[in-house]
Amino acid sequence: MNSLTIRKPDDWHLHLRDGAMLAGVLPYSAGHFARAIIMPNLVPPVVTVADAAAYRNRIEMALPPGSAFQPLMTLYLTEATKPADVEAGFRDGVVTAVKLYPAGATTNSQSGVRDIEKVLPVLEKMAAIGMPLCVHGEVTDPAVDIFDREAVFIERVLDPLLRRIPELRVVMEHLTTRDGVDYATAGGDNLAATITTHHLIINRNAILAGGIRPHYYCLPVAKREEHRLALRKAATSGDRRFFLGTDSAPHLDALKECACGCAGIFSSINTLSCLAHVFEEEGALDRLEAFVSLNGPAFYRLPANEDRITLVRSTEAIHFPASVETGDGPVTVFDPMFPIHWTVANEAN
Ligand SMILES: NC(=O)N[C@@H](CC(=O)O)C(=O)O
Ligand SMILES: [Zn+2]
Ligand SMILES: [Zn+2]
Repeated sequence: MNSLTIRKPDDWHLHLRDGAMLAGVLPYSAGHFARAIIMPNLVPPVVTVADAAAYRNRIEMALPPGSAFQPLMTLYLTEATKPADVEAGFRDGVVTAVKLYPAGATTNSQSGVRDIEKVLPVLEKMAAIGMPLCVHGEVTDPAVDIFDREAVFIERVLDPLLRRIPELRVVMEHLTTRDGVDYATAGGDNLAATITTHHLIINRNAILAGGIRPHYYCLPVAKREEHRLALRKAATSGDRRFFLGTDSAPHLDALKECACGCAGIFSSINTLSCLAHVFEEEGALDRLEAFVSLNGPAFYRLPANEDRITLVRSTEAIHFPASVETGDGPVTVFDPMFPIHWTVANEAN
């Protein structure tokens, strides 16, 4: 197959940041995706509905002229979040979901949740109104090995939570393990999971074999090959519980290439090209549309996009820049370490 036309994709997990970085990276998402769930881990975080409305406005102002890209906003859950604010934001269509960061688990998560008991009233309200909770599923217990933090989170936090509030609608964000795939697969209709492009492509060797490669470091950290294979199987299965969340998370190169580099991989520019490669490799190009364009809207109870995009396979490898310039400095682009032959033909803004 040399060309594939599908409904326009959405990105169900995206970091756009703010200011010059926002202006620098937004056009890449707006060109390929109709909508995206916008992560709220700014400094300071997006905690109130008023913060989310103001941030949405800044994103809309930074869009290329004529772009129809729609940012779907999230609230950063803290122990001070008020159920009534969350409910009002959801009912008014300002916020689509709430994001749970265990405090200390990832970039800008210091204001996140330490004690899940303290946020139960918010989660109960969300269950009652059908509002999704997006979860960064890693424990922060320093005694737990970083490669085990997702599996332990499921056992210690997520499973007890879902037993307590069975109606809560949960998206397990950026799955990285077979354990996560198994848990999502065994769950009910209220449980779904996003998978990133890079976790379908790299395993942990990419970060550490032959030297430390900070541009492959993200959280949750990539795991062993068996986990990557489980993620590939889930993503290419067509199973409606799994959908794309790129977790494209730009950081300035200077902040990644240092003694204590930040976690995050910037992939919005070549994500669809990389995914077409992965799905082709798995003999599953006919299921790419389910993963990038259908399963996400179905879970979020939104219509699938009516616009279409066409992906084209060329014989020559396509050149992507090694990094993109932002007003704040360069940001390295995810390198899948294979030649890319697929591109989006009808790039829109
Ligand atoms: N994925 C990452 O490695 N980093 C994300 C945070 C997150 O999604 O956990 C970021 O904001 O940089
Ligand atoms: Zn995360
Ligand atoms: Zn993220």
